[in-house]
Amino acid sequence: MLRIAVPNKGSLSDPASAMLHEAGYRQRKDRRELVLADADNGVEFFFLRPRDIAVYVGSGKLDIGITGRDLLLDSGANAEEILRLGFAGSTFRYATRPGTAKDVTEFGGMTVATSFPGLVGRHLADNGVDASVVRLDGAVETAIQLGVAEVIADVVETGTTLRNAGLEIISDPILHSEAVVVRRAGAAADDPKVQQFLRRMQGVLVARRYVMMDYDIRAERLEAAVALTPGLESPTVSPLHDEGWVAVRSMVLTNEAQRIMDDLYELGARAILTTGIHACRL
Ligand SMILES: Nc1ncnc2c1ncn2[C@@H]1O[C@H](COP(=O)(O)OP(=O)(O)OP(=O)(O)O)[C@@H](O)[C@H]1O
Ligand SMILES: O=P(O)(O)OC[C@H]1O[C@H](OP(=O)(O)OP(=O)(O)O)[C@H](O)[C@@H]1O
Ligand SMILES: [Mg+2]
Repeated sequence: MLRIAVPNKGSLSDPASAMLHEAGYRQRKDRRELVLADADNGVEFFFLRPRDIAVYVGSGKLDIGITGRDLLLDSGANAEEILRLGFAGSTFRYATRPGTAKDVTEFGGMTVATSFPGLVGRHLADNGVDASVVRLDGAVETAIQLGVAEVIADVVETGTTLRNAGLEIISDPILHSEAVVVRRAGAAADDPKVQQFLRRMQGVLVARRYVMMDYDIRAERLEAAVALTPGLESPTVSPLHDEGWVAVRSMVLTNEAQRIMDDLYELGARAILTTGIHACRL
């Protein structure tokens, strides 16, 4: 059985379970379940705190896990990222009250509050800054108001939380984070069970990003049409009963589909259809 760590709470939990479900795995019905065996698919899920996942995987007790890149790097665990999952995207940034500092290099002697002390300590050291780091569990924005710190370092998605706290972002992002699949650093890359899991997850990513497009076009316009819909490998072209016309089938990016349909129509294509992809293996 492949042993997989899945976030049990927070921003990563629901999208991770949704993605696993789309990939054909059983998911828990009750949020209090801690372990779930999916014998049909040869996997066992362990629902753990997101922060702990890299630690379990890094120690080799679990084979792979889903966590945030920021949590992975903060943990210092002996684990590495093997697949980006495209959800829970955020940046990790410093913020202060306006006028406190313009750049990380001006933080010397100040206190930085964060839930990610590993990440922040390393970043300050890399920049040669001698600042104290105080670890808080969450709601770190309030640390400045209460005088616990002059600077915070935290996850920023829309920036609303910082704006509401009257804080401004300082310096470039420390990190761009998203949900990732991790495994023990240096683990065998060719484990067939891991490979199969990754193919399933990649299948979900492709199914989410692409639609299938079908259309009919006069044969003499085929090359121009195919230039608009090159597909991932090469489009399928089939003859139609009506000589002089062909049918084309190709994958296109979902967020480009409407523009491509307009361009194909202008080119003379008709019966242009898009259909969702439910699952795929490339
Ligand atoms: N608002 C957000 N938008 C996108 N990703 C986020 C957001 N907040 C946290 N994350 C990501 O979620 C992961 C942290 O998960 P964790 O469950 O520890 O915190 P959380 O989602 O803030 O939940 P909570 O604070 O309620 O426990 C990190 O990878 C972080 O980048
Ligand atoms: O840029 P935004 O869109 O405002 O999102 C970022 C905020 O979301 C998370 O907080 P959460 O609500 O999880 O509270 P926490 O601080 O207790 O973790 C994160 O810690 C930031 O504070
Ligand atoms: Mg949070």
